Amino acid sequence: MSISDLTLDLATYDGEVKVLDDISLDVGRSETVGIVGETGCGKSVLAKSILNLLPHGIARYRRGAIRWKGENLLATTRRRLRQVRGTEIGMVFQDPMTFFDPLYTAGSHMMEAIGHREQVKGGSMSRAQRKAEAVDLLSRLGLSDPERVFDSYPHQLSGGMRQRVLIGAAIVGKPEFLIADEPTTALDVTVQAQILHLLQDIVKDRDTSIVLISHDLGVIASMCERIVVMYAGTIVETGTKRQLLSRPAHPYTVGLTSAVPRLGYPQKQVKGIGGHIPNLLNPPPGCRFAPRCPKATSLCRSEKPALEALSDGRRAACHYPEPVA
Ligand SMILES: Nc1ncnc2c1ncn2[C@@H]1O[C@H](COP(=O)(O)OP(=O)(O)OP(=O)(O)O)[C@@H](O)[C@H]1O
Repeated sequence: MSISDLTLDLATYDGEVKVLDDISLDVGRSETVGIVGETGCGKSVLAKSILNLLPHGIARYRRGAIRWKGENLLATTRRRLRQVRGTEIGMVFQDPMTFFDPLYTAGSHMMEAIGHREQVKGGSMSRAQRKAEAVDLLSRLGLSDPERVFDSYPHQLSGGMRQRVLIGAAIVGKPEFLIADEPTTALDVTVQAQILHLLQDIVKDRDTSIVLISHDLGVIASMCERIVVMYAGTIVETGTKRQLLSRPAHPYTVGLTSAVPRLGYPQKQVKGIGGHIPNLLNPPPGCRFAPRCPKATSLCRSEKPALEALSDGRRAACHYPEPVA
């Protein structure tokens, strides 16, 4: 998957929100890439834009391409997109309750996903075979009574169970690429760890590529070798986990890493980042982080920094990056 120069606005009553600005990102086969950034920075919009899931009336793609198997998903037909969704690229959403239809059982959702796969890939399983596959997958996802879960309505399941079913519905089509948007945000930490292990197993077993999206740097660091840091609709830094966590170059990444509490360190050493994300109706003309940046100069306020390679190979969009060598 290769995203290049993706620039996207969303039309609102107040005007056009400039949500994504020049996003470029490559994800290799079997790679797990993490996207991190504080709330409102455009992570979910980016995830939805890949499968063209943003409301049609409001999404304005200004520039860029999303290349998948040599094809630009932004320029392809609706029919092809329907084929791709679920069977080539799957998506695990942030909140299972918005994905599930409360009138249908967990099993119906799984059966529908299998039916879609069979339709696209030309299979012909009987209902009994589909059910057996769904129940087997629920069991492999760690659900101890898969038959009962299969027959349960979403409200009859716990948050962790719903999230497992959601992952099941996303992978039953055997996608080669999975987008997981905050898959563990609503869960307590023990269930969170189980779900993350589950995702790790899927990558190992099936050679799946994953884009994992989270505002939680800890979650991203535990799962991903390569990290992309987003701020206000732009990529501000990207590199390996080691590079970004041990020596962040962009002042925003510096703030983000020092905002994570660590065991054994006094609470007062945890620093936040002052201020908040700018209003994307009228983003700052230069660097979007400049209004909050301790190092900002007039250059930063007037000229947008390009995402450029630093001496160790990582890339940062900053006129004054921290030394990394
Ligand atoms: N349907 C919509 N209409 C108008 N603006 C929207 C819409 N969806 C998102 N936005 C705006 O786009 C920006 C990015 O939102 P997005 O949901 O992608 O952020 P996020 O980084 O995923 O945040 P979170 O971690 O809270 O999910 C925000 O300013 C948000 O208000």
